[in-house]
Amino acid sequence: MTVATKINALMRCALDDISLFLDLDGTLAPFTDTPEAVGPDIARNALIRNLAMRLEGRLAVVSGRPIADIDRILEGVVPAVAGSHGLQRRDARLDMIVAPIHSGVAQARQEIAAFVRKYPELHVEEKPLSVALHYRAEPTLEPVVDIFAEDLARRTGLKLQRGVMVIEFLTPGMDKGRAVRAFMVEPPFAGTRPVFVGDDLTDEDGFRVVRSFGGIGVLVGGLRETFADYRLGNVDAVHHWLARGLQTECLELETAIEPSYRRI
Ligand SMILES: O=P(O)(O)OC[C@H]1O[C@H](O[C@H]2O[C@H](CO)[C@@H](O)[C@H](O)[C@H]2O)[C@H](O)[C@@H](O)[C@@H]1O
Repeated sequence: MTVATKINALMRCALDDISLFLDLDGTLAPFTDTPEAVGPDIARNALIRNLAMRLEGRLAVVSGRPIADIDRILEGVVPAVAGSHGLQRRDARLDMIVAPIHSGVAQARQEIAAFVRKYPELHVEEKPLSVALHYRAEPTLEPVVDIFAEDLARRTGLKLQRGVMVIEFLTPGMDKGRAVRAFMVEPPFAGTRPVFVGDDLTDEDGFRVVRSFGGIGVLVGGLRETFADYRLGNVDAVHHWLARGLQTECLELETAIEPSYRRI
């Protein structure tokens, strides 16, 4: 890369001008064998707390996990949180906005329980507004899970959300992009430039929406077709980048997504 290209690709965001939206699993926390194995981390949580304070509340965690679980892992250091892919949202004033549960979730819970009796390697994660079926312990089950999931989602009217070695049956109506949009029209986020950092397919909705507010998406992990503009290699790189940003008052990135991978 020539010096000129590098300068063109450089992103610099002064902390005074931005809002930060952070995904949790695969972005702030490395993957573990089961959802329950992810727990609090003193250094990470101190960093997030300090960043949220420096940004005067313009930091939100946007996750597929329920809010109670996000609070468990982050020890409640972030007031503004969207959980369950946006179906639950706690705004910066600590008001809760929760979608009504879809009637199909009860049926999905029952049928998934029966399915898992046939495939005990699968792990069920019960959430207030959805149910997730994890196949990390036996990835070869993906095609079987996929067929079961398509059929169950069609019959129940639930939204299917694919993630990293997981497939989730969700109350329809929300996604991470809509959650970001809801934050961005409220104080203290309104009028700022949003930066969304995430690794998963569900984070693409966030990347798209921050663009519509003049913001920037940062993909974590390997290169893929994406609505993000920049990339960080892994969770450690995210922590390092955020810590440096806090220290220097400026989030800076050089690794722009190659044009052929950028979705418009
Ligand atoms: O939106 P996120 O914060 O990225 O949450 C997405 C899902 O993350 C969790 O599952 C993933 O992480 C687990 C723990 O490392 C891992 O075992 C699993 O294979 C991953 O899919 C969480 O359990 C889900 O509820 C979230 O939707």
